[in-house]
Amino acid sequence: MRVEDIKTVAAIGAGTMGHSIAMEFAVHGYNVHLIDMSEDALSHGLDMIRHDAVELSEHHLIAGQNIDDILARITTFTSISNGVHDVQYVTESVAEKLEIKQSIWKQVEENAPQDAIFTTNTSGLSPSAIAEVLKTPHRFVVAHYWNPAHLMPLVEVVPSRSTSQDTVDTTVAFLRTVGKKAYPLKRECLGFVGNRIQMAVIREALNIVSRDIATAEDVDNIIKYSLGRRWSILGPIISADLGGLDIFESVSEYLLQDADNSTTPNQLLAEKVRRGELGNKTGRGFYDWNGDEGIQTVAHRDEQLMKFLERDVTTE
Ligand SMILES: NC(=O)C1=CN([C@@H]2O[C@H](COP(=O)(O)OP(=O)(O)OC[C@H]3O[C@@H](n4cnc5c(N)ncnc54)[C@H](O)[C@@H]3O)[C@@H](O)[C@H]2O)C=CC1
Ligand SMILES: O=C(O)[C@@H](O)C(=O)[C@H](O)[C@@H](O)CO
Repeated sequence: MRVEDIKTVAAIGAGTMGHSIAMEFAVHGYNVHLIDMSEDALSHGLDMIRHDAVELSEHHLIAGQNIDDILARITTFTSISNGVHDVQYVTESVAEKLEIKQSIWKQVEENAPQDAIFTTNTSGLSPSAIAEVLKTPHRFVVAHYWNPAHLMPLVEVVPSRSTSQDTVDTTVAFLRTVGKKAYPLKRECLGFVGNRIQMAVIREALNIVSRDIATAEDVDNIIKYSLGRRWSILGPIISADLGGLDIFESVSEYLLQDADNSTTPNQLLAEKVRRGELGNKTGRGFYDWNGDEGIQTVAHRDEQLMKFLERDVTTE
């Protein structure tokens, strides 16, 4: 499949990630088949797409585009077979469960064109494990976005043991045509790059809170005004080069012995999940999300992320 031959994209899953990914392709002029299990889920997905498209338009990030024209490029389906039969590229964002993804990809392969590219937005499952059910695994690859997908530029493209180089190259090139910062990994690993690092950071952050060294809010603000600020400009390894590798080695020699090296979820996290305190979506996690605090926090985050996108456009 060549990038120039891609005209219609299927987006399976119209939820948090899927609606956002579908919108991006529609904003860039592609026909999109949005697929989910029910009309209610699709209707909710379209509502989120319209909300996000208006937000992008108000920030001049989709200059000159009519919102209704964007929505008109999206056709909804509750049937995978109908939704994928005439597309050239499939993106999947359903539950992070191996068996569910395998079941869906079997249906996709039975109904999609022989040369369509298959991509999953899994957060960290093995693409080889998902593709075990496929007869044509050479065309299956991870394209892992970051939440919110339409405001976070990065997509990790991760091959399985069977993915062809042509599939990787076309996927990276295609994603870059719609403005994503798409980077291929050399080979698969659980969690890819971003989530391996994110989970290591979360493990240590919760270790610090568990040991009553600092509160969750102070940990968040300390990172926000230090590593978070610097890493939005230069990544961790280049920052080590600038800080001096001798210093990083000296600190590693004593600190790694004290850092958290647990291989199971932090107990604070596990206890909260057990109590149903899942964060903003249940009103309580490490923070209390009363009233419209969650909406205000997400709106502030998205406002700042759009400012980054505006800057990306002007500085590239
Ligand atoms: N939420 C996040 O921050 C991120 C999630 N991801 C990954 O993206 C995937 C989706 O995550 P979310 O969008 O957060 O989940 P979600 O729960 O918001 O959306 C999942 C959607 O898939 C639909 N779905 C489930 N089974 C289906 C089926 N058989 N056919 C059609 N539609 C089906 C559901 O109805 C729902 O609308 C997961 O693999 C997740 O790990 C990746 C990056 C970030
Ligand atoms: O954090 C993100 O945006 C993504 O990279 C994800 O895959 C999921 O949120 C994951 O980190 C949740 O564990």
